[in-house]
Amino acid sequence: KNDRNTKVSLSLSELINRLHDAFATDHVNIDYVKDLMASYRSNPLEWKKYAKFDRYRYTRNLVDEGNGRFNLMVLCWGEGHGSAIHDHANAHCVMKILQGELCETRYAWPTKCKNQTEEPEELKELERNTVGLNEICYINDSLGLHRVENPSTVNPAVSLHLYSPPFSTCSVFNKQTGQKSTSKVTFWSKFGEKRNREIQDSRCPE
Ligand SMILES: O=C(O)CCSS
Ligand SMILES: [Fe+2]
Repeated sequence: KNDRNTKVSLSLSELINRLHDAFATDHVNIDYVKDLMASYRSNPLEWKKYAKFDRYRYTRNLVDEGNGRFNLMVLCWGEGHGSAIHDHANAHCVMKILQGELCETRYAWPTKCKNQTEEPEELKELERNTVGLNEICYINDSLGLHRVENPSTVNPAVSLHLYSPPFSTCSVFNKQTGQKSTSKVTFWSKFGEKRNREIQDSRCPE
């Protein structure tokens, strides 16, 4: 009998299976999804095939399309890389740290939806927190906007993001003026595929 109260640690594929089950019906229990994401213990051997870095900006690497009900992706943040201030397109967002740490700064929505004519108004910073290894952060539009950054100048960071419902565009905001613009979100890679550049690199002699 194993009397230690050891929490079963899920493999990445088991996590994905349980996420599919959690989204099998129209009503999702987001607290349960957050618990699932929190319970996965990061194992680089399981996710390194998705972890592709770009020198200049963070990458988004699709892992699973969740039967169309969620997108699961691995984001790779080089030293000092950060996102724009953005919303989450009326979706749930659960972010989990797989390696390193990320700093999240939350902002209030602009009071009025800014367009060219109205006077600029700086976004109000609400809070800032650091999310560490295996920790999760949850946001949706009712909680505000945020920017996520890798604060380290020497260590990369990797995070696992679940968005539901999936979205292909979101809004990005100018911090000083509150001006909103639409941003298409793209994937650096899908399902761990190698991009032809990588294949060339792997072919070229050391
Ligand atoms: O999906 C993105 O590009 C935003 C990462 S912070 S939730
Ligand atoms: Fe975000």
